[in-house]
Amino acid sequence: MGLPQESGPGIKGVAPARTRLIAAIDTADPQRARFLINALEGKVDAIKLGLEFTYSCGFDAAREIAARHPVFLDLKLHDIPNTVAAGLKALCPLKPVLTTIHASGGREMIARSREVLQEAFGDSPERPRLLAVTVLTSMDAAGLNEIGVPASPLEQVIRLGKMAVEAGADGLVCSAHEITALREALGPQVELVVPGIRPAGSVANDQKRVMTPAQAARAGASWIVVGRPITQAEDPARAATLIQEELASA
Ligand SMILES: O=c1ccn([C@@H]2O[C@H](COP(=O)(O)O)[C@@H](O)[C@H]2O)c(=O)[nH]1
Repeated sequence: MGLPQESGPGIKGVAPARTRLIAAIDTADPQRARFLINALEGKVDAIKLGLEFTYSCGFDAAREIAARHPVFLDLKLHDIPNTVAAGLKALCPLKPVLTTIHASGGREMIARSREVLQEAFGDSPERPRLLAVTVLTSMDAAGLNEIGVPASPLEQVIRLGKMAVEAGADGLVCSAHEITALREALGPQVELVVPGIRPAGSVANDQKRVMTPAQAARAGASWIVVGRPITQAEDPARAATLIQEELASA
């Protein structure tokens, strides 16, 4: 599961040769995580570790995985700038390929986050790419309005995305529905990491803004993130292979 030669924009500054697949290993059981990671060896481009795995299994377990595989550490930090910057500093030894903060934490929080990563890694290609989460893919317009945001998901993603990239984010987490508009606004270099992916015929679960792997690839996703359609499949390796095939033929 090594990083592909032609990594995407923001990592080596070249246009993405293809959309890469991240498997979200959302489990509290370290043995299940180990089984899934072994099964997916060579089938996916990176492993996503999020709140469930990290809070349940601990940082040492995350560190062990990050030492052997490209890891997207998705802890979605959201606090005052000083606290988020200190939290990110503590994560640096794990050297994740990608890591997340919430764009809604604001410009200063994002800028301080980028500074911390820059101080720790300089211009090294090992510097974790800082992603700002725009609007969660589980939210729709009604959900946004309920929390006092009188905008469509697309409008809010573009607003937060522009601000986050100006402030120093390398990329954004968004749904596939916003990729085209984000590429128009921000160009080809920004990393667009896209969850809410469902192969045709699979259930959406709690995701609201979904698209298929092929649709996300055609729209210009740098990476797609797929959890349950892989981890809850009878044969996770086969599910991942089918998604890679769909990406390759998109
Ligand atoms: O807006 C967001 C941000 C992050 N996620 C994460 O992606 C995976 C998706 O899992 P599925 O099982 O494929 O729904 C999950 O780990 C989320 O934390 C997201 O879905 N949406």
